[in-house]
Amino acid sequence: MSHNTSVLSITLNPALDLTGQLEQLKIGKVNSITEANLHPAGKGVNVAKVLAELGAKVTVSGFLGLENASAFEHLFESQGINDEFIRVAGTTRTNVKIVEANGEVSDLNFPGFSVDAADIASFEQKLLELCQHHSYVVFAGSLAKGVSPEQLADWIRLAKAQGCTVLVDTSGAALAAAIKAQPSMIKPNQDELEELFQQQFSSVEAIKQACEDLAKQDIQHIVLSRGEQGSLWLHQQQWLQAQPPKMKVVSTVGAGDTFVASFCWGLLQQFNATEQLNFATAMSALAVAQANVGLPAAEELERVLQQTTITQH
Ligand SMILES: Nc1ncnc2c1ncn2[C@@H]1O[C@H](COP(=O)(O)OP(=O)(O)O)[C@@H](O)[C@H]1O
Ligand SMILES: O=P(O)(O)OC[C@H]1O[C@](O)(COP(=O)(O)O)[C@@H](O)[C@@H]1O
Repeated sequence: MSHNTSVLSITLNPALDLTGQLEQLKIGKVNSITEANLHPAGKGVNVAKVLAELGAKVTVSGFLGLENASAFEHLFESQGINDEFIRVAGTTRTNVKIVEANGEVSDLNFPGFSVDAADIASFEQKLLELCQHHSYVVFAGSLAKGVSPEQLADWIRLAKAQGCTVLVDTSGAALAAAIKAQPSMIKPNQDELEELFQQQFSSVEAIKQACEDLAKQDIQHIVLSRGEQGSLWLHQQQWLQAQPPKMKVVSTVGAGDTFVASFCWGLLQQFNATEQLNFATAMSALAVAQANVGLPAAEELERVLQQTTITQH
């Protein structure tokens, strides 16, 4: 089969997100949750869901625990997502998200299952096959225990060697290794950038300088996401800045994933740079106004697209 514009979204360490809402979290006390929700997630799964709802042809892969795969399988079936996850022994982790009435989120992200050499070999074989049928590959989220950062870098190189455009959203040692493999796009937030450079950035100028240093390593798109302050995007030595409107925050979980999915959609649709950043910003801003990731109503999207400002920086 020849290359097409379908997307392969890889989650090496997916999660069920257990989201609980309460008025205010009291650390070290008994906290009563008023509303709870459990749903299949993890960065690449969220990216896949948003892309599928936008209308992209999406395949998911990575590792999935055999013992609790059904919620994921149900999601993929209902969204028309092609499920190519490698099943591994054990359960997929559950991550806990505590959302307070003011929109503040506390994330408890757990380590997840371990994968062995046979799981890794099966995934690598699968990746090689899938890259031959997909133009875009997204690697998103943390690594399962047993997968080294260098392994991730090798898989990025493998996907690139098959002619795929590779987008990466990860952090820590995995991000540092991924950069060496020169993906097309990375999307650190400020904390992740500071961890990468092992230094604090006290000004936007310092952040931009760090991103410009990264761009010299031949990474086409560097997006620095900044929560409610939007983002800065470095592409072809030009900086664009996005500022979303003020949103009523329900939960910020999944905003980054929605940004990555929408940015990828912009590449697929060959939007111009301003359109692309506007779209990714409006979609991710709307993601914070809802509990889960997913497509907003068309009129809401139109309104936020118009309220988002894109400027040269
Ligand atoms: N409070 C918010 N209001 C409006 N948009 C937001 C808000 N939080 C996040 N976003 C949007 O989502 C994008 C990703 O959010 P961010 O928090 O930077 O990502 P991550 O969760 O990966 O750290 C931002 O660049 C912005 O477009
Ligand atoms: O793989 P990691 O880095 O542990 O992150 C997993 C968590 O990230 C999420 O995908 C949310 O990510 P964002 O808020 O950055 O979009 C959750 O669904 C999941 O629990």
